[in-house]
Amino acid sequence: MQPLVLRTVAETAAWAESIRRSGRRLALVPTMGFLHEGHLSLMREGLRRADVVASSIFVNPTQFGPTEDLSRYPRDMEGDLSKCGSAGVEAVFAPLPAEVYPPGYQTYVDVEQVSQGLCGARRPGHFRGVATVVTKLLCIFRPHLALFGEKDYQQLQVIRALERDLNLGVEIVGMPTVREPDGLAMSSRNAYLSKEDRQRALALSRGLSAAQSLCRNGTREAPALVGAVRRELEAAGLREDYVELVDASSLTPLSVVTPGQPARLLVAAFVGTTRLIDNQPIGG
Ligand SMILES: Nc1ncnc2c1ncn2[C@@H]1O[C@H](COP(=O)(O)OP(=O)(O)OP(=O)(O)O)[C@@H](O)[C@H]1O
Ligand SMILES: CC(C)(CO)[C@@H](O)C(=O)[O-]
Ligand code: BAL
Repeated sequence: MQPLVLRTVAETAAWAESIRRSGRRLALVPTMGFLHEGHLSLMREGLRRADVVASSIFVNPTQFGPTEDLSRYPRDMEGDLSKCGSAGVEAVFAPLPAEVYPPGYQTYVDVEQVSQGLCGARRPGHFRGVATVVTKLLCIFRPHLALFGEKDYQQLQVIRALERDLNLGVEIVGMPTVREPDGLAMSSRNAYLSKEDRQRALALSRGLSAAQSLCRNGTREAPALVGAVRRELEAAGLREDYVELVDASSLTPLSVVTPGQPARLLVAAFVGTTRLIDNQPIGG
């Protein structure tokens, strides 16, 4: 069944309120649309954990830098609505930017430490935009839980921090990265890739797997693990944005993987002009 399409904040808040008042648990899956199996896995898990799942489809302008791909971000509202329907999503909030940021809008959410490195350092203002829109979505829907993918690992930590710091009372659920059969992390931006670049993009997941194997065989120092990822990027001719070994929750850099301290290896790289990210837990 096609989901109910909500265009305004007022009707969305009223719809969500009616779900909560009926005693049903509400799950929210925020997205920017052009949906793939990664998004659908969040929706299906939402339905396992709650009675009703809602989603949002909104290409949020405040999280894009001035030279980034806001205007050409892939869109397919028709296709997305039918995928949402098949995944059991009951309602989709699909507002225009002016509904979310009306004239006079002036309030932003800045999550400090965990936004600083990695994508936060390479995309100034990005996490301020993400934190702001996610806070707004959580305030509009007031869901019992909200689901996000580990593919955007730093984003997930930013959202966990804002939920905790602002006492929003929403359970934040992180879900594993869904991959193509050859290992490429699913991402709406994969649609930008030519056939050759699609092959070259495999260097990200291949590099992370190489580092994981090294770690399993006893190599625990950051330079060696990071180096394993870099070698794959270089061999495929990709331009590194960053490769870093970090503590899995604070995201502070680590020089070594230590048993008992969960660590994560994160990579961002340009495949031609397309910037892709990926990450994996390491050691532990
Ligand atoms: N491969 C994936 N597996 C699991 N979750 C995912 C995956 N890709 C995206 N998500 C999650 O879906 C939610 C919406 O993400 P978004 O709409 O930005 O999709 P995306 O594919 O990450 O897009 P982009 O290519 O712009 O990064 C986020 O919580 C994101 O982490
Ligand atoms: C969480 C999010 C929907 C906020 O715009 C976006 O950053 C995304 O799709 O990952
Ligand atoms: N999935 C993260 C959204 C972004 O790159 O803007």
